[in-house]
Amino acid sequence: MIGPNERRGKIAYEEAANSTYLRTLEDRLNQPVGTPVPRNGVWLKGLPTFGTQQDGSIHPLVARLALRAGDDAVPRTFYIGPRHHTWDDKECFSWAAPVADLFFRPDESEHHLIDGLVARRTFSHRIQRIVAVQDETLRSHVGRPFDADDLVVPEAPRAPRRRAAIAQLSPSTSPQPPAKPVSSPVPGTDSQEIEPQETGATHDMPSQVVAGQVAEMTEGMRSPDLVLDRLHEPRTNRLSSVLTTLQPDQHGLASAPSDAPLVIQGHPGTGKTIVAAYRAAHLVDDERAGGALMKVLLVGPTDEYVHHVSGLLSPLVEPGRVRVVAMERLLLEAAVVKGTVGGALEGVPDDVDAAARSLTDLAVRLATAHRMLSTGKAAVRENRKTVYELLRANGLRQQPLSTDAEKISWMRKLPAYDSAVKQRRFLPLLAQCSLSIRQPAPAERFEHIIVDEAQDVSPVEWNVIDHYSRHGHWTLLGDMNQRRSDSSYSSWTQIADHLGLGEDAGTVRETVIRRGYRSTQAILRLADRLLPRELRGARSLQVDEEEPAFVRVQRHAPEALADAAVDNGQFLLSRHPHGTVAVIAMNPARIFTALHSRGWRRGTSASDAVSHEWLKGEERLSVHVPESARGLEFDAVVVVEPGEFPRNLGRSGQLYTSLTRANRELVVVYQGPLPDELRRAGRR
Ligand SMILES: Nc1ncnc2c1ncn2[C@@H]1O[C@H](COP(=O)(O)OP(=O)(O)OP(=O)(O)O)[C@@H](O)[C@H]1O
Repeated sequence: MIGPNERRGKIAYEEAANSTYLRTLEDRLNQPVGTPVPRNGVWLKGLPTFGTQQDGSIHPLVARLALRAGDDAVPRTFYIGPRHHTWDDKECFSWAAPVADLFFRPDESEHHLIDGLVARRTFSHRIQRIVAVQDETLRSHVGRPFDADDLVVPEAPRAPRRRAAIAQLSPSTSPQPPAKPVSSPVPGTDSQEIEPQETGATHDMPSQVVAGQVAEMTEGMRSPDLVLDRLHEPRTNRLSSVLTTLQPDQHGLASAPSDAPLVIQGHPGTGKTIVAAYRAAHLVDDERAGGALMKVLLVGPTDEYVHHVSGLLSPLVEPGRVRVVAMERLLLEAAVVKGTVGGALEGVPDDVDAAARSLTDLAVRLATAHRMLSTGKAAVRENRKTVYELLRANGLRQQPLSTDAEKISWMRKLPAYDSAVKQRRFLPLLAQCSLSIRQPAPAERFEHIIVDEAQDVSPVEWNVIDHYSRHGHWTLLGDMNQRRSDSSYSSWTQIADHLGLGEDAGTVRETVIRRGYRSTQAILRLADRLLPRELRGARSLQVDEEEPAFVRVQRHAPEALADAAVDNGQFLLSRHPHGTVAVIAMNPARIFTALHSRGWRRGTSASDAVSHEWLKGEERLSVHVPESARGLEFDAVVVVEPGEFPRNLGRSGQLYTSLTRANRELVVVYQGPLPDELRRAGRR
């Protein structure tokens, strides 16, 4: 056991090293490109990076490893961090360098130094500062491996115990009074009867079952207690780094070779976005085995998602190396359409969709042969219209694009250009028309493309993204159970076949990740009811659970439902004052009215997208439709009127996604009938 003084000494030493690392690295990165970087004392292979100006702050040091090399009596130590750097007599290697496997995946590492690994020290951070260290001795050794360097801190002010420090950072995890969702009295009206109110009730699971599940879930994990601490911290609207607690399987997926297709399926909250973001960062890291890629594209579902992952990427990646873009923005750019396009992406799967690319290519060839296309920038819109209308008309009378009845019928059903250009549903096809006219130049393409929430990408959209691929190297991540509409493929095999992944059709196997990080087991158990029996079984690390609450609004006035939703949102905010709370509803307009009438105002968004945040004094509440909540997470969520959420192919993908956005607490507010699958839970 080490005393508080000794612990503070270790932290002080490591924080001093960290602050010098950050300062000297930043100085180095700010030097003009090409300035030689001196290296000294190199005893492990690592390549210096010639950086440019960093976008945002640099990631702090992640860990320190102690190695006994040869006959050395005293272990030598080095750091793992965002980039290679040497300062004073110290050296840090990139988290993506092969030697970092000693920290992230010691059990699988084939690194020649693995046998000398004596101990590892993992850091916890508060923004860029190291605030705690956790030491693990991996091999017995004379003396303590890091001791020689630890500072002695003589002064002993009252030392907060580690748990207490975490509770301070995370008020929502400190003991709370028993909670009840609020009964939502509507000002000036009768108060409503609410039933039942069960937040605070814990599921009666035998302790051996819980212990068994925890053991199963934590098998093969590194520092599971640190991970749980992190999961209990309040969420923000950006993902924060989990590099210190990145798990062996996650690191393995992030660092898999670039040229083999990777398809990852996982229940909600199993860390797919974490893997997607770290994979992007890993692929462009100059120290990775096999060399860095110059440019990687990460496609996500929404602008909010782009913001969400940027918190994780910007401290690790040089500007310009990873482009994160929302699907719709990519389509708008490709189509050369300004602003946004309204409407939902409804529609039914159509076998012809995947053939849209070859049909538009044919239309462009026809238009070119007949000199129907103009040159110059100003002609972009006209040319797109010409190609689209040729498609709609199945080419020219004497030269049809196709004689296939299915394709002809598909083309005939297309609306006139002026109508199509206003509908989100036809945006992918317009993008395809523009791309058939002008292919992206090699410099506009990416060496590897990662698509997150891939279950929601339609066949025409896959074709559009494919235009940006340089080598046909892909990583696809998603959850087929969260499909939001019928317009996308319903299996990974179909997507892999479409993109031509693997040597033969059906040869690409998906990797299934099963360890749930977000959403307590109680929330997952509720959401599981929406899945067919054979697909159930989502498991969470968070078993310290409270059952989701069901609040039935008995007054029939539509505003009563909205009032109850806002009241419960505010109630959850009071329980998570430093965290995030969202209301997710199919019809948010009535929620907006309720918020307005209580003095909330809409926030402004950094991008030109609509802001989903509402503000009142210091308080913030997000209001989403299921579509915009995709890929996001909050400490607590109110789901409004589940019976209104659409079903697709007999599934409740949008409701399933919405219920699983909550990390810690979920309240379901309803007035109309509940979907059959939730009825029993609502009666509890
Ligand atoms: N190794 C880890 N250490 C700490 N937290 C982690 C780790 N891996 C994932 N998490 C946390 O788990 C949460 C869920 O992760 P993520 O968003 O990547 O899941 P997902 O599978 O993409 O979810 P969904 O499909 O529901 O959008 C995030 O808060 C993330 O920070």
